Amino acid sequence: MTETGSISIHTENIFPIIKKFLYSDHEIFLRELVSNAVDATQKLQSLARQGEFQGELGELKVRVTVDRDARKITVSDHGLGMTGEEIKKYINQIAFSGATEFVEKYKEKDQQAKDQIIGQFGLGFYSAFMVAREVEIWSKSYKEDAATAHWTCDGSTQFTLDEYTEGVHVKAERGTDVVLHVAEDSDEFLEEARLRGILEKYCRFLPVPIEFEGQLVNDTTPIWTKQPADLTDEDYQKFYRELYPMSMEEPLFWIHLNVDYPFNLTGILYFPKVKDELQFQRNKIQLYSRQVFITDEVKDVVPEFLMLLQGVIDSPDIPLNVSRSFLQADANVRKINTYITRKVADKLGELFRKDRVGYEEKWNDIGLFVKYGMLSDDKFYERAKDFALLKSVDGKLYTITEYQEHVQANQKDKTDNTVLLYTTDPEAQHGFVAAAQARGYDVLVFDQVLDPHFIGLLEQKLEKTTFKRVDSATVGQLIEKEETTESVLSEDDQKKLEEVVTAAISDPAMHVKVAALSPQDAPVVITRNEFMRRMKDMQRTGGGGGMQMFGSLPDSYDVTVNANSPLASKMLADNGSTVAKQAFDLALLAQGLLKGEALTQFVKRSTELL
Ligand SMILES: Nc1ncnc2c1ncn2[C@@H]1O[C@H](COP(=O)(O)OP(=O)(O)OP(=O)(O)O)[C@@H](O)[C@H]1O
Repeated sequence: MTETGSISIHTENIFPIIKKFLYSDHEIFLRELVSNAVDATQKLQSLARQGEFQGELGELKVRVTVDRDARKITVSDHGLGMTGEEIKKYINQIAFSGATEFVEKYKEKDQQAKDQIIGQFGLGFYSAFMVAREVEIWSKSYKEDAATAHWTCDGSTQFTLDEYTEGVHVKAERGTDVVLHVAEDSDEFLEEARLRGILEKYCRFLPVPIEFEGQLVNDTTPIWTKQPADLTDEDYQKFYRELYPMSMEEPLFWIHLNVDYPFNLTGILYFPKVKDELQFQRNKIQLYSRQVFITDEVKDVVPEFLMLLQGVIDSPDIPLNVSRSFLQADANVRKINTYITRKVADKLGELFRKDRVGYEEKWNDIGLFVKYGMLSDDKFYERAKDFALLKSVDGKLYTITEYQEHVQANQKDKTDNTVLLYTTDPEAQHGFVAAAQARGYDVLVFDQVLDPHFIGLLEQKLEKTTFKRVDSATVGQLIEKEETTESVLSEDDQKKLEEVVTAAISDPAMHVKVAALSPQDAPVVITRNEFMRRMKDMQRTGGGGGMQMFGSLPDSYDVTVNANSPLASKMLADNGSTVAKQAFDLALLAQGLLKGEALTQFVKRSTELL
């Protein structure tokens, strides 16, 4: 006896709409069907645990097979099965009413609203129609004396349902076979390699064995589902290699996430060795929901600064059909985000406290995460400020507080501000670094892309503290003190000296002034004002629009002529050119600014002088 009927939905042609718009990725049909088969298997297992099912469980495998010639894909499980009544209820009503509701809502809305709607609907079973022209279900419930139910549908609103208690159509075993008759436009899904690829992507860690063409494709107990106490370092490293077989490096360390209240989340996050930005792009964090792979676009779930991490996150509280706008609005997702940030901070803090030496060795690789985190998340800043490290040119690492104490005695200016000196390039700025060190100052190295922003952040957060690049002023003026050095030159001579040097240089970008430095200091020093340099740098790297005015200014430099240098009187006596030019070129050389013809002239002049 065949029952035919109309699926109670009021929309014509939902099929084409869903096929076109629901998922841009048609391949997920297989994920949906295999997940349903896994669910059916697990439901039976729990019925057995509760004593409601007392029969033989048998081998609980999900089998996927493809028959290219017959254009069929079959997903079979040995789970709890469905009676005819249940098919009507769960497939006709639930699966299809979900689809109808989806289409109704979908029709009226603009694209943004559409994205949101897609996120809310798990159309599971219905997604089979994205690749099949017809779908059959053969099912036999675990319930005693259940008939074999056979349902067919071609994606229209018509279905047929038969039940067999005898004859060739009786299913030998409990469970469900879903048979897809693959549509003409979906030939790719008849390729064995294509299907295997899809299974490996989405089903690799499903909790029930999945067999494809006779071969097992999954690991049913990936390590994130286990207790950290039961795992060794080797287990974590092995899993890392399993996730990223192409990665050359071992991870630096990892965090095992495990929480069940107020949301459910497990996972393992690895801190990779930082090689280059491209590497991060490849080895992304993978998002799972009950061991089903969902996506590796984890934006919004993971704080942006932690996108550089690798590993897996598994949470049933993250909706399966991830859509961006939906994720952003989801309260669980926000909580997860906060939780991950906290766990990462805890882990770093623990590494720092328990093994300072090991932590310092890793700093080069983790510094980027930490600084990025401090910049982008205030709560993370509060936690990380105790284990963020500053590197001195001599290679020593200090926490912020340690460093402030370290330079306390020498580096306070006359207004009681602590001035922290830094170099962005210890090689190129060597002369300035050496001069600062000779004064008893310490110099930090800030040579990473993020560092200019990090400096800005620290200046905001730390009281009475400013940063100055070593070449932003002459060493005597880097940290302004009460004491002043007397000039040995008279005021008239100082004025004359300024004129002589200005004339010798004849470059409007160079602002010459005479100052009384120590006799041991260089005769001429070229510096770039800290504020102007920062503004121009920001403008160059595309910073705020307001910086435009600074960007359009020509580069300008301060040229300080040392009135107390023995060469000052020579410049005066010489009345100009040679000595002044030579001293100026030496200063340019120290700043790495002497190039081209000026350099040739300098070499020639130097040879003559010798
Ligand atoms: N292989 C199967 N064995 C037993 N029941 C099944 C099977 N496949 C589907 N079902 C039943 O049909 C229902 C509808 O399936 P569908 O995939 O559309 O939605 P869902 O699984 O409830 O939700 P999701 O959108 O998360 O997949 C299921 O809840 C389940 O009761």
